[in-house]
Amino acid sequence: MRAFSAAETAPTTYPWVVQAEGLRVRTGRHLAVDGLDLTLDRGVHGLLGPNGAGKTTLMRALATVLPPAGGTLTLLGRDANARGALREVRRSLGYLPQHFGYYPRFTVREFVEYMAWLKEMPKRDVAAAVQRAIDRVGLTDRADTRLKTLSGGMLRRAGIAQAIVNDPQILLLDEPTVGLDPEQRLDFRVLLRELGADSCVLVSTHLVEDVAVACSDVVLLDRGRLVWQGTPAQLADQGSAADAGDSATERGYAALLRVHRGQVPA
Ligand SMILES: Nc1ncnc2c1ncn2[C@@H]1O[C@H](COP(=O)(O)OP(=O)(O)OP(=O)(O)O)[C@@H](O)[C@H]1O
Repeated sequence: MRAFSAAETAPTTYPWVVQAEGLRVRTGRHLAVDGLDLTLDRGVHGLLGPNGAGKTTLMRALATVLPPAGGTLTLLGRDANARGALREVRRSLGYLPQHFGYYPRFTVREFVEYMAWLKEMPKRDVAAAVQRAIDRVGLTDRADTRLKTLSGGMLRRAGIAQAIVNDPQILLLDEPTVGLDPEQRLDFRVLLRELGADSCVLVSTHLVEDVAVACSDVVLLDRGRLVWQGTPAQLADQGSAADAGDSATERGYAALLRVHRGQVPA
């Protein structure tokens, strides 16, 4: 059994793992997240929204890559804007960016190990944690293969491995299933459920069906704002036969956006 860190065994003293109030985040001059109120606890949260809704920008803010331009953002009970909190919060974060840079000459193991060092994992834990992360994403037989020779889907899995290597309390996955084959997507859903038992996992995707199957909670964004939050079953109840979509969940998604856009000027 792995050793638990002090942070993991300490009593939780904050009400939410992630809490945003009136959060505003800029990308360039554009206010891509504009007055967002959101609370997330442990579990798997699917982040849905049309192109340009602000999903990636929100992920980047939660990963402490982009500072808030206004409002408050509390991560693990700490103000994400406070200098002293950043280092501690980052040790408990895992992040797979939408477009992630990698080092083509590194092997999968070297890459995940390198990210474990950056996350300041205790030296004695690194080797075992790296192997476990690689095993969990199904890259065991590719552990010593150079990244530049991997397929797009395998590279994405290496990216997921580096995100989970430190058993993060907040795991942010921006379109993790892009490039995964159908079998890998099924395995990934199982992994997501496992991860969500202990951590707060936020997964951005355009695949509404993935959210319906793998997530305990759905967060719908549009134009930088929270449109709706609820369970996949509640999402499925939102639509009607008149809405676009091949499944009840897709029709629910379409209905919520239609209503929201009817209420808010473009
Ligand atoms: N570097 C930038 N400079 C200016 N505007 C930007 C920049 N990056 C993103 N935007 C704008 O911010 C808004 C939100 O973009 P973001 O990438 O967060 O959306 P998204 O929901 O992740 O979209 P997608 O589903 O297409 O990935 C969009 O209107 C986009 O055009």
